[in-house]
Amino acid sequence: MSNQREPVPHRIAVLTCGHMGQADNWAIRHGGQTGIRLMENAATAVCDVTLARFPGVRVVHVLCGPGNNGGDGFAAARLLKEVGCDVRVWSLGEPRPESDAALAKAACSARFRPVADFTPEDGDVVIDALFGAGLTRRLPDVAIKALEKAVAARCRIIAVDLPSGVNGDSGINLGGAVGADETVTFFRKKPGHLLLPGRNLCGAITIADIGIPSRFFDIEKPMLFENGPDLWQKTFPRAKEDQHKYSRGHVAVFSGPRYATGAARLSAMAAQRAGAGAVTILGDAAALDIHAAHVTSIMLRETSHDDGLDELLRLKRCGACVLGPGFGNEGRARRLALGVLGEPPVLVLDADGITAFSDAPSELFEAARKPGQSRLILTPHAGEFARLFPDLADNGQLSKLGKALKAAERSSAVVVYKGSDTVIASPDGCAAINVNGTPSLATAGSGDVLAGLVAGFVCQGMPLWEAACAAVWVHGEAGRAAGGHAVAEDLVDVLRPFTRISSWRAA
Ligand SMILES: NC(=O)C1=CN([C@@H]2O[C@H](COP(=O)(O)OP(=O)(O)OC[C@H]3O[C@@H](n4cnc5c(N)ncnc54)[C@H](O)[C@@H]3O)[C@@H](O)[C@H]2O)[C@@H](O)CC1
Ligand SMILES: [K+]
Repeated sequence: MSNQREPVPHRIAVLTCGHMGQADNWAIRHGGQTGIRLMENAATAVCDVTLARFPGVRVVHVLCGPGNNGGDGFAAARLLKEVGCDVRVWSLGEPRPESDAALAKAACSARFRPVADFTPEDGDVVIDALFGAGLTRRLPDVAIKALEKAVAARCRIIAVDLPSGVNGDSGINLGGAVGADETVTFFRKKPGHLLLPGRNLCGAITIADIGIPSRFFDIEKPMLFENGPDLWQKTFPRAKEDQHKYSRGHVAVFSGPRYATGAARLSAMAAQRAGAGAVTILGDAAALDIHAAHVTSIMLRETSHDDGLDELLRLKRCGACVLGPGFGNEGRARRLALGVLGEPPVLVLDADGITAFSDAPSELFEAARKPGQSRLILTPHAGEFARLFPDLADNGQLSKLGKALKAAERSSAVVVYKGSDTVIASPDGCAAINVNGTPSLATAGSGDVLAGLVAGFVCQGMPLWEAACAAVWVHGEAGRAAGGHAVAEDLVDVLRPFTRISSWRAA
């Protein structure tokens, strides 16, 4: 995490598999741990979850791979045997001699049978300890067949660290992963627990303390987080006694033309609900006539004589503006965006505003590249992301997280890479993965609401990345509250409780 940021509780940190390896090594070198002790602790957690989830379980199958994930499995098998379970261990390959996994295997008195012979019975409990953080390619066929047998027999599956086959850094199914009922992971979540499809394959996730001291984070500052109020509540806007409407913050939204005004209105209403004290829609006379028939407390300002930059700059204390929802005219969007980036208001560029730079994204990135804090927030969905960052979108080696981080670095913008697993990345290398999104957010106008929320939080003084993270989370909560078949107007209607700290603390 960068030094300028408010400290974040490290319990919501997410570790890449590489960082997790560093944490293991650090705990062994400096934290008074041994590898085998960490493994025993991991196995104890797996055993505890198994017994808690399936009290009275008799037959437990443990599928053990050749690495340390398998080592956790051997150690868990021993512990489950000690408490009287009928444990059947099916192994794939031999652990490296003298490794922790080899020690764990040696200490386990169960009979080891080849995983190819695995024969579960209906409803048995299976511990999947085939592969964890070390998997980088498709599962071996024999492992895939074993997991398929477990599914066919309707076994209850507990995955150790990750469902085997899921890449811990990207959440991608490398081939052969099946859904677990429970996943027990260690120390902190990995990106693969949060990114799709990994998240959906994990089932319920338990994070077990395996004895890695949390002072590890004094040395390795966390840069990656699961999104939620803990990440940004210190900078979340709070009502103050002496506020007036402009000191609370003023948002401007650029309107589309006469027959495309709704998107700007959704953004404007969301900015109000985020707590902006004043919101102005800027548009031509024909568009404003339509807005005037719909809005009451939102102000309207005509932009007849130029692109609208002059009118924007004349607005009192405008801290953020939204450009793109329903906007249309690409040439004007480009001119306006480049103009705004030379001025104080933060620019939230969405939808048509992003598409306007498809042919020359570097023009936008150059304009955004300034010393100090970023002044640009981009909110692309996958299609728009591919228009601005085609090479990143096509790069099969990069996870969604990796793509968002590289995009943020390149564009000097906070990038909100939307989807069911929205990633919010900052140019300084911090990123958050959001998990409270729901299918009900996949509706026309939902993105306009999100852009308005982002601007609404920014105009009240939240730092840009934190504002974007807060907006994505609030948007997700609203989606849940609005329920199935919600339309974007419903999202605006249910926003209010989630934009006040007192309400979401109680929730
Ligand atoms: N001291 C530690 O490092 C700890 C590790 N832990 C466990 O260790 C796991 C990571 O262990 P490893 O790094 O050994 O990784 P894995 O156990 O996931 O597997 C890696 C092994 O499998 C091989 N392999 C990878 N992909 C393969 C494929 N497709 N086909 C055949 N072989 C393949 C690798 O060459 C390596 O030998 C974690 O997921 C966690 O379960 C825990 O015990 C906590 C402590
Ligand atoms: K596993």
